[in-house]
Amino acid sequence: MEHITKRFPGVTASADVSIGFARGEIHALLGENGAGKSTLMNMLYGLLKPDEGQITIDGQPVRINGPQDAIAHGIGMVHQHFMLIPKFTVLENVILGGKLDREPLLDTRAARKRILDLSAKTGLKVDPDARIHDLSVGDQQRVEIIKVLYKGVDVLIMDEPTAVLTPQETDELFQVLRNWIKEGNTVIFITHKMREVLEFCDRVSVLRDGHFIETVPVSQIDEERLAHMMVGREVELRLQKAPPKTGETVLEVKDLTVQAESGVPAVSNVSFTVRAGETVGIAGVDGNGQLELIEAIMGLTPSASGEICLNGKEITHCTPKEILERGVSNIPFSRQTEGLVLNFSVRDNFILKERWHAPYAKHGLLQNKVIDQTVRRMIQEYSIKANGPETRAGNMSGGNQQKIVASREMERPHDLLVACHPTHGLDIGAIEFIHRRILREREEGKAVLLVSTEMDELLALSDRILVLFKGQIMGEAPATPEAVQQIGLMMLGKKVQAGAC
Ligand SMILES: Nc1ncnc2c1ncn2[C@@H]1O[C@H](COP(=O)(O)OP(=O)(O)OP(=O)(O)O)[C@@H](O)[C@H]1O
Repeated sequence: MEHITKRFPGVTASADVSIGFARGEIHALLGENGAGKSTLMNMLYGLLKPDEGQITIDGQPVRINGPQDAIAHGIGMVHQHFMLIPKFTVLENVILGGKLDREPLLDTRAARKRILDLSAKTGLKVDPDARIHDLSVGDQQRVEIIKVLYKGVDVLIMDEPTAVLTPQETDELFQVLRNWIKEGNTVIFITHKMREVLEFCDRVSVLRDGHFIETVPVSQIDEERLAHMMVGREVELRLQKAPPKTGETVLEVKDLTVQAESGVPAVSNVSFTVRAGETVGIAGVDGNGQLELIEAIMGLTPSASGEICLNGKEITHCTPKEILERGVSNIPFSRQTEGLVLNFSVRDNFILKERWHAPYAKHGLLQNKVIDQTVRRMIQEYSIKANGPETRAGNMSGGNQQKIVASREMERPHDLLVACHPTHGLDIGAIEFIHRRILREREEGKAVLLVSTEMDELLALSDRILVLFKGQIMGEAPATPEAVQQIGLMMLGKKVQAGAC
């Protein structure tokens, strides 16, 4: 990609970027939220057109006017947010939009065979007949990759593919990718996770504010230097956690059971408490009841049985609105479907939950001045890359969308913060910031329930960690590095003796 420039109204997302990718490498693309990584890759995949610059493949200039052109040139992309149709089967999703072997006939037998062959060859296990909505996030990820490889590409762009994967799934994915590049293929890998860059990638390129900073071999770099290249300043990678000053119980969950659609309990007899001034972490492989547990706490599962109390008062059958008003803030699992209204502006998303309450409204009238002042302050305080309060949330980068949700939830009045994957998709500077804020919540006497698949995050922020497996709490461990192995065992469903951690 040579001298690539792309402007959006009010922002230059790519500013004269020149960057090259080689055969047989995993090339990491790193940069802060809004640095222009997705924009650059969307141009390579034909979803966006550069205003200036050219793309060459093996020295030949090419025109990429759309994804079909990109695929014809052997370039495929797996997006940050899944693009599968939930009601369709794996096979239907894989062949959707692709070329058929026996046009105009739909030869599903040949397609199934090709999928199974690809699956065997790459090690990406998929069941062609499974429906997407029945699959775990990790399985869906595999389908996304198979769908792209099915098109016969030799360059695979992956936009933060591991953001929703467990450490084991991530390791498996990289094994597959390292095998795949041995045949001269290329992986371009957008990530915020240093470990993945340093352990699995060959070279890394850094973008900052739309500008190309540098490409370096991974063997010549360490975490501190990478962080500095990305953010342009020193980043404190490990934060100090003050000893907890716990107070009264804020959240009490007693014998909570939630039935899944299949009739099998998704959450089974779960009991725990979170006190003021403490952070309780919930560890577990995604899909082990975390979503159902949080939905029940937030009032989204009226059929849940058991008891949930907030500040000593029962909220089990309260509506989500009542629960929010009683002082619960929630950073939900999905910023795009649960956290934001993408068609709304940053401003409207900020006041989404408090729209008709003070200080944003008085006598039924919106206080535009107060709203604008608050939103501008939040944009500045959280370094949200937006042109202003009127920017459409859907036009913002994934990390900046996450910052809107996180800042709104921490800013609104609350006693309990339920934070689910709070740093999902955030760059290291922003992770540092959100982590500081969550630690501050705890220091200010708020109760925090933190659901995360990131062990480092759980250790950095929690006082104690509960492990969920198949909807049950397998045990509790202190948030110390020594307990990690025990936590890992419990994540795999092994009960650990009380006190063993
Ligand atoms: N369709 C669009 N319209 C207007 N601005 C856009 C659009 N797409 C991206 N931008 C802006 O371009 C800049 C670069 O965004 P991009 O999504 O490429 O960043 P990124 O490095 O991928 O960030 P993240 O790590 O948060 O995903 C941001 O300021 C973003 O708000």
